[in-house]
Amino acid sequence: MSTILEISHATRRFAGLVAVNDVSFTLEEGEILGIIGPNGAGKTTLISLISGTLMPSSGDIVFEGQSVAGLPAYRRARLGIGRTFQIMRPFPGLSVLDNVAVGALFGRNEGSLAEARERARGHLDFVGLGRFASQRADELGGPGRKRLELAKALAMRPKLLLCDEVMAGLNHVEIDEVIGVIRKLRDSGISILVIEHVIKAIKSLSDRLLVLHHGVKIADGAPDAVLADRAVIEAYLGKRRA
Ligand SMILES: Nc1ncnc2c1ncn2[C@@H]1O[C@H](COP(=O)(O)OP(=O)(O)OP(=O)(O)O)[C@@H](O)[C@H]1O
Repeated sequence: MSTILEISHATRRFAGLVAVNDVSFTLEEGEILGIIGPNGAGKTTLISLISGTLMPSSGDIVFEGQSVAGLPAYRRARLGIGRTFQIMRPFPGLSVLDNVAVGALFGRNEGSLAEARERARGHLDFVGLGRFASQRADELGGPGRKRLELAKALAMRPKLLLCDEVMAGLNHVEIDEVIGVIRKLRDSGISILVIEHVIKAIKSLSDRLLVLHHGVKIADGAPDAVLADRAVIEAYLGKRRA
């Protein structure tokens, strides 16, 4: 296995607040890394630093051996960094298929709209949305929108996929289905970083877990060991329950 992503001393400040504080870790090719932490721990900020929607105040982000810390998001997408968004905003009025086709025109793709649509159809089938292709995207329910977010990210043909709470608000059956989709993605060769609040789901999905608390990395290792760590229990569940 080789390292696809290396974060070195990444820090992001917002005025007086340090949302991500001197965080370092690596992600190996083909690995699923789960990131957990209480609300406001800095998880989404960290993903934004990697995808390029936010720039680090200091520190470096190296993707496939190249520093990307100073590149805008679209350049990182072209290199193969794809992400989903916690708040889903499908293009209103566009069909489910065309929402994904738009993604297929960006990222590491070339070609016509017709080709983009054809690829989009494949991605919709992959996430189980094939039969909704011609429906308006803003008419999809919550679980459908989560799958659409995944299909849109996939359409950019990422080598690294950053998933921001793609299981939030789903029931057990829907969570198992999304876990199945993410595992299939990994099996297709994509390295994956997942932020999730549903501990049971992220534990079974992740090869490794990293815990953030007040912007600081407090644990990084095998899921069972990390979840049994006293500092993690105190941070994540609150001292009273530790
Ligand atoms: N654009 C911004 N401007 C100012 N403060 C911000 C901004 N974005 C995030 N923050 C702050 O940075 C901290 C980390 O936020 P972030 O959204 O990364 O946490 P999170 O772990 O993803 O939380 P949640 O689990 O609630 O989504 C929070 O205190 C948040 O209020």
